[in-house]
Amino acid sequence: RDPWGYGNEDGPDAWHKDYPIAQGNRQSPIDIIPEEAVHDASLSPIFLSYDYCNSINIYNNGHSVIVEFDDTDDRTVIRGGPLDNAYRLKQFHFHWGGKGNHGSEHTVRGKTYASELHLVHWNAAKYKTFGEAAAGPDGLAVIAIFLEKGDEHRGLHKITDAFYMVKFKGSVADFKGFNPKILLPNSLVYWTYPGSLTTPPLHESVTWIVLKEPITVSEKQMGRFRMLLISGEEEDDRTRMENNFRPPQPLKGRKVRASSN
Ligand SMILES: NS(=O)(=O)c1ccc(C(=O)NCC(F)(F)F)cc1
Ligand SMILES: [Zn+2]
Repeated sequence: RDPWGYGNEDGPDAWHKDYPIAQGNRQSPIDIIPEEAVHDASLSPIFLSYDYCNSINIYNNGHSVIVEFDDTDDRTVIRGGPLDNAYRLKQFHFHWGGKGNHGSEHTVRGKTYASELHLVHWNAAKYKTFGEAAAGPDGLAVIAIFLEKGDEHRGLHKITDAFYMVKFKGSVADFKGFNPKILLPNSLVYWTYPGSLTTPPLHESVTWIVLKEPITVSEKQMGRFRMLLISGEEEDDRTRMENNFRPPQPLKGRKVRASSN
């Protein structure tokens, strides 16, 4: 398959050529319009059991920077909300812009944020492997958290301080003992809707849980994201990793539900 990216030739508008599902009926991200979200009192709160969470490594795959977790048991799971069972944390990663306040994937009444954090979980109760879950209609649950430009976020320092180790595409480094609980905002009030991976292969396998309350990140911290490269160490070009976000996709009749607490 042709390599995909976020440039003019290989960007989101071209993905449908290799991944026709890009024009499917439950694609992500979307623009969330709070007034049109259905308030669903039956939506229970989201429970994150992240206490025994342990990260393994941090790596640069040329599209984003990813922190991976040990998902060999149910030590780090989310449950409740729109989910029928526990989903295991596999990895988290970010999407971000260049300078300014664009860079998020989901938008709220057209408002964009500087970045968006995705905590990716998979339905290990129903699927044997992450790869299988990623292709199943109820295989993944991703918690999206907006990063708004403002004061620095003390919990992000450990991550941005590790970026020098994974500057180049394909680089990986040990990154143990990081618990993403510290990246959560105060409130777990959320919107939820059925969607897809926001990067190829764009599988329509994601139950999205988008938290309403953003966390803040400083311009200095965002600058650290933009020192990451999409180029490999052996390549001549040094292309910065930035604007690695897909724009909002058509809702196609889907309902966005809002939690009450
Ligand atoms: N940006 S996102 O929607 O959270 C997102 C989350 C996970 C993946 C992913 O694991 N792709 C590899 C796979 F599963 F084999 F397809 C891609 C995108
Ligand atoms: Zn993502």
